[in-house]
This record gives sequence, structure tokens and C-alpha cells, in this order.
Amino acid sequence: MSKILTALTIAGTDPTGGAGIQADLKAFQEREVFGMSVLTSAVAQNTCGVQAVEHMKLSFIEQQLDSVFNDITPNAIKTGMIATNEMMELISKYLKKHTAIPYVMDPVMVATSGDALMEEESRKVIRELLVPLASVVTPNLPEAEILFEQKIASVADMELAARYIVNQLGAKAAVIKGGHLKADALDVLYDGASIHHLSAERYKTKHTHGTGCTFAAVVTAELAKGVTVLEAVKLAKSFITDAIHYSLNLGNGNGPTNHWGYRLQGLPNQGGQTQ
Ligand SMILES: Nc1ncnc2c1ncn2[C@@H]1O[C@H](COP(=O)(O)OP(=O)(O)OP(=O)(O)O)[C@@H](O)[C@H]1O
Ligand SMILES: Cc1ncc(CO)c(N)n1
Repeated sequence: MSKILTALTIAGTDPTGGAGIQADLKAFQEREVFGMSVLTSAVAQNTCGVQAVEHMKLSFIEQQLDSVFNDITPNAIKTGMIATNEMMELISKYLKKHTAIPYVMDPVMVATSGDALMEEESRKVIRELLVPLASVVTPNLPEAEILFEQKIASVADMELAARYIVNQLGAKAAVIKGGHLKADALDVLYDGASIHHLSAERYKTKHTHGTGCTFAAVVTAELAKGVTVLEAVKLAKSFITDAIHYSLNLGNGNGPTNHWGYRLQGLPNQGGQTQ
């Protein structure tokens, strides 16, 4: 029998299931990697926005990490919402003990709705503590501008930002997601050796809640299988494109993507809401 692969997400929740831990676990499952999760913050949110946030006590986050690592060592780790400096310090200490495990760092700062998911003063700390440990960092454009400390106004700037995150901040790779661009959905990857452009048709849809979480979770699941960052990111790009294309039209705001959209590839878009 082949070995069962596992992935761990360390992140916040979305009770409506489109983003955060829930999205990560669905994506892991779709990629046939056994999903595990450590909760950092419980977030009362839905497709319309964030209503309230409760942070877990640091000691309880540590206990959850111990529960996982004392029993099942994950083949890959992803972090999503880490709201405070203290959480970042704790998690970075933990990751430093496990540097052989591929680590995908999604620098979650703001929800699709515009609500803040990280304290303002932690934006510097995440650069210093977590970025250097990452196998790949997956910022969207606003997050990349914060890490790069410069405006990103062109594809050339995206390339510079990706190189900066690797060469200056110490990550092994960085993919700047272009979901917030006007033209095609172009993502720019620097894997430490070369720049790669991953482009897909931009769907005209408001249902993009949790796209970033889902994308990074697929990268994590693929890295658990031992593929290269380039292969993992290509697969994630294809997965998220289908998840957006076969969207579900759930909720009253920015709805979730379809985590099983990838399985519908080539089929007509039955309930899809892309116009
Ligand atoms: N309308 C769209 N059509 C096609 N691809 C898209 C669209 N919007 C986003 N994407 C793709 O989805 C992935 C996630 O990108 P995005 O920049 O939206 O992440 P994000 O802002 O972190 O997501 P979120 O905060 O909603 O979880 C990228 O591969 C991006 O190119
Ligand atoms: C918990 C959580 N993580 C990440 C995002 C970004 O999509 C979100 N909305 N909620």
C-alpha cells in the first residue's frame, strides 16, 4: 500500500466554509492528502464580511501543535491567518524545529471583503519571522506591496517583488497572485532559479471568497507529495481556475469557489455563475 500523505494547516476559520481552515481541508481532501488543522482564531464571517474574531490563547495554539506533532508528522505545512506578533513568534519557533517539512506561507492580511485579519504592526513581524522559513510565499497584490514595501504597478514590478521576497527576505520561492489585476489572471512565480508566468482567463465573477486560501492549500498538498514548487503552483493554478469557473452562487456577498470544480473540467458549467 502506498504511504498516506498528510498536510497541516495553521489558520483561522470561516463558518460558511469558503475560506480559512475549512477551504484548506477541502482542498487537501480533493488532492487526496489527509488534512489536519490547528486553529489560531475563530472568525465569525460569511460571504458578506467579518462579523467578529476570537483569538485562541497562545498556550492553546501550542497545545494543538503538540497534539498534532506528537502523533502525526505532516508531510507539508501551510499557515494562513496569524493575527498577532505573539502567535507569529510561537509558530515560527515551532516551524524552526521542523525545517525539513515544506512550508507554504500565505500572508493573510485582509479578507476579500476588505476586513483586516492581521494586526497592522504584525506586517513587519511576518516578514522577519515567517517569510524566511517558507518554501513558498503566496501574497496577493496588496500583500505583496506590503512585503515589498513598494507599489506594484506592472508585471515587471510583480517579478521584482517575487525576486525581492526570495533574495532579500529569505523565502525559497514566492508567487505573486494577480487576482486583483484588471487583465488576465496572471500569477508570477520566482522559484529561486527562474521567473515563471502562470496565466489564466479572468472570469467575470464576484464569487472569489477564499481563492487565496484554496490556491495555497493545493500548493501545500502537492508539496506534501514531493513535487517541485513549479509543479505544485501550476497544479494549484489549474485547480483554482476551475474552482472559480464552476462557482456555486452561494451566499449574499462574495461567494465561495467550488472545491470540486477541478473534477468537472471540460463539462458544461451547469450551476456556474460566471458571466
Ligand atoms: N476572476 C478570476 N478569474 C480567474 N482567476 C482568478 C480570478 N480571481 C482570482 N483568480 C486567481 O485565483 C488565485 C488567487 O488569487 P487572489 O489574488 O484572488 O488571492 P487572494 O486575494 O489572496 O484571495 P482571497 O483573499 O479571496 O482568499 C490566483 O491564481 C488568481 O490569479
Ligand atoms: C480565516 C480566514 N483566512 C483567510 C481569509 C482570506 O480569504 C479569510 N477570509 N478568512
